[in-house]
Amino acid sequence: MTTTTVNFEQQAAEGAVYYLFGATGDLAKRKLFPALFSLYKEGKLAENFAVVGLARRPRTNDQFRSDVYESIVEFCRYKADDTALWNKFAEHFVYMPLDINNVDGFRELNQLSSELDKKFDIAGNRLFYLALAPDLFGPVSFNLRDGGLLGSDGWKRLVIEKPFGYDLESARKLNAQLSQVFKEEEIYRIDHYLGKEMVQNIEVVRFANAFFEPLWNNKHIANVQITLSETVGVEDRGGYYDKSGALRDMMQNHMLQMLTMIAMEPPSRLQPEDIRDEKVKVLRSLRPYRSSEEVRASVVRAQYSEGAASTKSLPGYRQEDSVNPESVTETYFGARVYVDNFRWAGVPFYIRTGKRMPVKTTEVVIEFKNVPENVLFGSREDVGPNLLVIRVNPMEGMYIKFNAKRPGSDREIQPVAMEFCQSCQVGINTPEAYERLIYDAARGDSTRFTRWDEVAQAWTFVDPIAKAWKESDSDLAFYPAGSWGPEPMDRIIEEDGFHWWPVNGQEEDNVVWISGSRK
Ligand SMILES: NC(=O)C1=CN([C@@H]2O[C@H](COP(=O)(O)OP(=O)(O)OC[C@H]3O[C@@H](n4cnc5c(N)ncnc54)[C@H](OP(=O)(O)O)[C@@H]3O)[C@@H](O)[C@H]2O)C=CC1
Ligand SMILES: O=C1O[C@H](COP(=O)(O)O)[C@@H](O)[C@H](O)[C@H]1O
Repeated sequence: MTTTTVNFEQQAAEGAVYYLFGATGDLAKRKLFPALFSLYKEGKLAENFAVVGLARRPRTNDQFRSDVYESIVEFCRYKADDTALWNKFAEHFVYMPLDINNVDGFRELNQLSSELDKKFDIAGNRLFYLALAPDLFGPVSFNLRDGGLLGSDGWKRLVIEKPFGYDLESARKLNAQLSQVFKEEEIYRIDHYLGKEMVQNIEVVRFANAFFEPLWNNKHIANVQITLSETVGVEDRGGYYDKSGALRDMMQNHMLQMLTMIAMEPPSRLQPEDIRDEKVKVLRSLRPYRSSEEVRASVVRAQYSEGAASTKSLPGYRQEDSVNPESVTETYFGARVYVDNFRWAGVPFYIRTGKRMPVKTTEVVIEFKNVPENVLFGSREDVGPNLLVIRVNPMEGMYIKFNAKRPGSDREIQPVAMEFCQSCQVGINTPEAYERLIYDAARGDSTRFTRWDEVAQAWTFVDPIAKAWKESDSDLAFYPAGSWGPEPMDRIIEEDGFHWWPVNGQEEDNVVWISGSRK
């Protein structure tokens, strides 16, 4: 594998043509246009770039620019005095109707690209962003090659959205198709959780703090809890989601990627390949579920039924648009996972993700073991474990929970939480994950993208779960929309003598918070 050394000091990305396949879609509207505008505003795109919007729908350049404008006004930090900037930005945008299956259209696109290179003084650098259904990734790659788009002088990069396959076999096929056209180091597989500020912060918290680094192992950590709860249902993505479910939509990628960031060994250098080497070792160390019984003992799947949030009643999953009324697709996934290596042997990682839960939050809780042989306080019930809680989304920050003496009491103990609230200081979602990832791809920094062996290894872990589920759906549980998910997952964690720590907005009453910037 080629090793790329990245110059992290570089500010503006090198000039390039950005090809946005799927330019009329939801992701482009909600994430990609706003991210590009923010990058431009921050001076990270320089002036020599062009964006070509591509999809089948007919659109003039002006119509397309007006779509982009609406999107950034709705989803970006757009201010009235951004107007002059917008006008300059918009000049870089063009639209070309193109059906992915039409190779002649790609030849025309190549012609347009040469014109854009000349107009904006671009040295042939090309970034192809595929915001498309995954079955189109292969055909686009072939047509990019056959249409002549890979023949220019500069670099070529392919950025692809998830999901990368449906299982290991289909992922392998897809990878084989892409590999016929692009080298591994030219392929940027997006997992937008890796673009989130607090996920990136995990390595800093771990490796830059004498507080934590020596404690980060099975001698001191009792368990790790990762929660990714969403209040939304499947919205208008029922067609996709019903075939995917929480296992493939969230667990195979975002959840496992977060787990690798928590569990990986320190890389020898902070360079893309070194970090990814360590992450893949964690994935290889995951203890596989070897039978359906093992899956059932440690994995829970569930689907939301009718329920309510505040006073609003909510439909069950089977009543959602484009969902099979007898669907057995899981909208909740929970599991107890072990990383069988020297650092983590015996430490359970509890993972849960679900749609239509009471709050939108992503949090990682590291629960430490109690002080060993604590003869003075060990037997007292009011001594709780220390926690490090990393808030990933939508609130960003972290806190530590520890024990202190209640002021004025004899030796009464109270839990205290000391918090660093990043979003209180710099605003929520700053910078947005997609902004960071597009910028990284444009600079050639692949650290926050998933390498093929990571994807393959993640499927290797996930496939036996899907296989066990296929045998029978008798273990599918149900939870009312707006609730915290099914009871069996609580049972698994209680079996080990632990419980879920409250997440976002649901802290225990008796905790004293120390935070200048909170509430
Ligand atoms: N939306 C989201 O929040 C997220 C999406 N993703 C991933 O991003 C990708 C895109 O998702 P999303 O934007 O939601 O999907 P949409 O269905 O909203 O958009 C799909 C886009 O593909 C275009 N398209 C479809 N068929 C063709 C074709 N034959 N030729 C050319 N263009 C075509 C459509 O345009 P037209 O009909 O005009 O051709 C449209 O612009 C998917 O892989 C998804 O899994 C990942 C994470 C989150
Ligand atoms: O990739 C996906 O992620 C979103 C959740 O992302 P977040 O950044 O809002 O936490 C999820 O809703 C979607 O189903 C999934 O495809």
